[in-house]
Amino acid sequence: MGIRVAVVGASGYAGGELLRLIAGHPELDLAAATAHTQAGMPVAAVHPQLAGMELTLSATDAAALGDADLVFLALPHGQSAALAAQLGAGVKVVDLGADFRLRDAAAWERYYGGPHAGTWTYGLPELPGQREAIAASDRVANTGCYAAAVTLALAPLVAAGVADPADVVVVAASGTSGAGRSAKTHLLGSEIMGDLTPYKVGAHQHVPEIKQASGADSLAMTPVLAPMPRGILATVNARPIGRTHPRDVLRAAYADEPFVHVLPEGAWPHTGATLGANTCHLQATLDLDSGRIVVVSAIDNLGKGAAGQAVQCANLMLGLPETTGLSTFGVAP
Ligand SMILES: NC(=O)C1=CN([C@@H]2O[C@H](COP(=O)(O)OP(=O)(O)OC[C@H]3O[C@@H](n4cnc5c(N)ncnc54)[C@H](OP(=O)(O)O)[C@@H]3O)[C@@H](O)[C@H]2O)C=CC1
Ligand SMILES: CC(=O)N[C@@H](CCC(=O)OP(=O)(O)O)C(=O)O
Repeated sequence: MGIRVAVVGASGYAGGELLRLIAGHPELDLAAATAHTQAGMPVAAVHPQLAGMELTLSATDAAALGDADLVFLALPHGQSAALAAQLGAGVKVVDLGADFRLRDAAAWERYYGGPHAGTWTYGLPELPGQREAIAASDRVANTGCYAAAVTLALAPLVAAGVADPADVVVVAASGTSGAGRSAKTHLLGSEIMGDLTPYKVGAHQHVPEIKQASGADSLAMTPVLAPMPRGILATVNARPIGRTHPRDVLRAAYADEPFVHVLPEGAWPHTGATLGANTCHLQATLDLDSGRIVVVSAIDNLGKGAAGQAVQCANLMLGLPETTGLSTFGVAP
C-alpha cells in the first residue's frame, strides 16, 4: 500500500488537477476527496476528464481525513485555517490557498481581509534553502500562481544584485482557470472570448507574496485575463545594476533544477509549451533601447502554479524523489 493522501476541495480546478496527478503518482494512494456544495457527487460527474475514477466526493470534515498521511487543501482563501487546526500534528498538510503564505500580517489583512491565520514554510523548492526547509516541514503553504511565475523569474536576479529591488514592473496574463471554478459573470465565455481584460490593476494580492519571496522592495503589477483555460505568461521588467547579463544569472541559478528551464538564446517562453507539466520556462534579455532587464516566464497555473507545485512539495515532505509523478514535458499543441 502506498502513502495515503486526501484532497480537500477536490471539485475545484486545483483539486481536479491534484486528483489527476495523484492517480498517476506511483507512491500515493487517494484516501479521500472532499467537496462542499458538490459533496455526494461522483468525481467523474464533476470532472469529465477523470472518467473512470470510481470515487464519490465526501463532505469536508476533518474526521474523514484522519487516516491520511498527507492532506492537500484546495479551498478558497480563508477556509484552510479552521480545518488545518483540526488535523493531528502527525498529518502533513500542503495548503494551496493563501492563508499561510505571508509573514506580514498587515499585508495579509490589506490584500485578503480578515485575520491572518499564521505563516507556514513557503512552498517554492527552487528558492535557496527552501527545498531543505520544505523537506523538514509538516505544514507547507503552496505558492500563488502569479507568484510562482514571477518569483522564479526575479528572485535570482535580486539575490545576485543585478536587478534593482526597488524598480520592478510586472505585466502578467492568466488563463481563466486561475480564477477558480465558481461561476463568475466576468468569466462567461461570450464575454471573455476574443478579449483581454486587465483586473486588480495596481492592487493584486500576490504583490506582497512576490516581494517576500523574491526580495523585491517595490513592485507594480498589472494582471490580465486571457481567453484561454490555462497558463500564465509573466513579463518581469527591472532596472539593471552592473553589467552581468540576466540570462547568465538565471542559467546558473537553475542549472540543476528539473522543472525550471532557461530556454536557448532567442527562444521565448509561451504558455502552450508548459501545459500539463510542472515546468517554468524562462528567457531574459536587456531591452535594446532602455537597457532594462526583461524576463519572460511561462507556467501552467494549475501545474507549477498550483497542483504540480503542491505534489513537488509533498514529495519532499514525504522523503520521495522530488520529481516523482510529475511531468517535465508539456502536452502542446
Ligand atoms: N486555480 C488556480 O490556478 C490556482 C488556485 N490556487 C488556490 O487553490 C485554492 C482552490 O482554487 P480553485 O481550485 O481554483 O477553486 P475552485 O473555486 O475551482 O474550487 C474551490 C473548492 O473549494 C470548495 N469550497 C468552496 N467553499 C467551501 C467551503 N466554505 N468549505 C469547504 N469547501 C469549500 C469547493 O467545493 P464545491 O465545488 O463542492 O462547492 C471546491 O471544491 C484557492 O485557494 C486558490 O487560490 C492557487 C494557485 C492557482
Ligand atoms: C485569473 C484570476 O483571477 N486569477 C486569480 C489567481 C488566484 C490564484 O490562483 O492565486 P491564489 O491562490 O493566491 O488565489 C487572481 O488573479 O486572483
